[in-house]
Amino acid sequence: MENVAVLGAGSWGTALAIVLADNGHDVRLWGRREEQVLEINHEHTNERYLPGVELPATIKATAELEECIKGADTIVLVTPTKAMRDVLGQLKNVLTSPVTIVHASKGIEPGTYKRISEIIEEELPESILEAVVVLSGPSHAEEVSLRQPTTVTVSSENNNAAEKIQDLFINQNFRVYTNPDVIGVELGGALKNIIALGAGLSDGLGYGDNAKAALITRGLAEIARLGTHMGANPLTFSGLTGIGDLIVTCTSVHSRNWRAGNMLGKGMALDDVLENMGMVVEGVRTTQAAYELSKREQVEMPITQVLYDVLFNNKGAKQAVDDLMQRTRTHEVEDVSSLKS
Ligand SMILES: NC(=O)C1=CN([C@@H]2O[C@H](COP(=O)(O)OP(=O)(O)OC[C@H]3O[C@@H](n4cnc5c(N)ncnc54)[C@H](OP(=O)(O)O)[C@@H]3O)[C@@H](O)[C@H]2O)C=CC1
Ligand SMILES: O=C(CO)COP(=O)(O)O
Repeated sequence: MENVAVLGAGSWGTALAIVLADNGHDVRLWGRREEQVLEINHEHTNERYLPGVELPATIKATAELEECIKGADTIVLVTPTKAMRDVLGQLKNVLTSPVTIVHASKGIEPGTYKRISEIIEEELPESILEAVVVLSGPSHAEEVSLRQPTTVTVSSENNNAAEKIQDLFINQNFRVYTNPDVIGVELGGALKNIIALGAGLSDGLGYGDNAKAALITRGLAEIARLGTHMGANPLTFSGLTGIGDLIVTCTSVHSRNWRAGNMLGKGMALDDVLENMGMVVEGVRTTQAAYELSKREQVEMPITQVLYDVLFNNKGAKQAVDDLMQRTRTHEVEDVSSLKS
């Protein structure tokens, strides 16, 4: 049994706390609102984020970060990407001994274009950072909290740490693989949210399965194009954290990104959509970051580009799809025109 601190008592942090508690670990969950902490400790529920789910009574919530991480061997970071630097700054002030940090969030930081593991390494001194491990894959909190079969991948530059975290989380409902390609695992998880916004938007416009299959397939092509350019292993994009997560996020009613895109497609304004969601929609900021990064790196990302225009330049949803359909004709497979037959 290990002492594990989970920072972020939203849907995903709470679902991961359930997996860890089911595995017999001593789990402390950090939430920033006292009434939520009391609800988790006394009612064993987190109704705002996982309605109807009964939490194991062994999960102890606290609003005190220092109390949460005291004696923890592993800290699991599950706050939205936007909050990462703030949370890491607070963590740095209370950490006294080296720990392994697992992060399960999915995003890229606008402006710096950093992946979350890079932000962690920037914010925490080497002396207290034993290892950084990424946990990602097709895994909606709503299903994990009901113990429905789920597969994820953990990735780290430190293979022993990845295997330790695989052991920590794996159980009969939650199967954990390892993959050493940190760049590919993080970029696949972050960039699929852009395409899920697009899939929701297409569904919201009333388009069918053909359009969605096209978005998933061509979406994967542009994720892999940017990802390999940034140093990822192309094979990672055909795995759980690539196509796997892309499928689940583009097709599930649980997806916040798909739901947000769906509302946009039906004509709702972005601000109203985000207010309506009440949960993080990572794809919005990630679209901004990926759009800017793709321009800097001169990597073609047509779906990201039109989504950026819909989100930030008032382009209409239907016009966005029309623009994609009317692009200059091209080959499906990269560099196919230069292949000799
Ligand atoms: N939900 C899912 O199924 C999955 C989510 N993820 C990823 O996990 C991450 C978290 O998502 P999810 O749990 O869904 O998000 P939610 O919107 O459900 O919850 C966000 C949580 O973060 C807390 N939070 C927000 N800002 C801060 C801050 N500045 N300091 C401390 N805590 C803060 C919120 O607290 P409060 O309630 O007080 O606002 C809340 O507990 C995202 O990157 C997402 O992409 C990955 C896989 C699956
Ligand atoms: O990453 C996820 C599932 O793997 C969750 O996606 P959403 O944030 O769109 O709900």
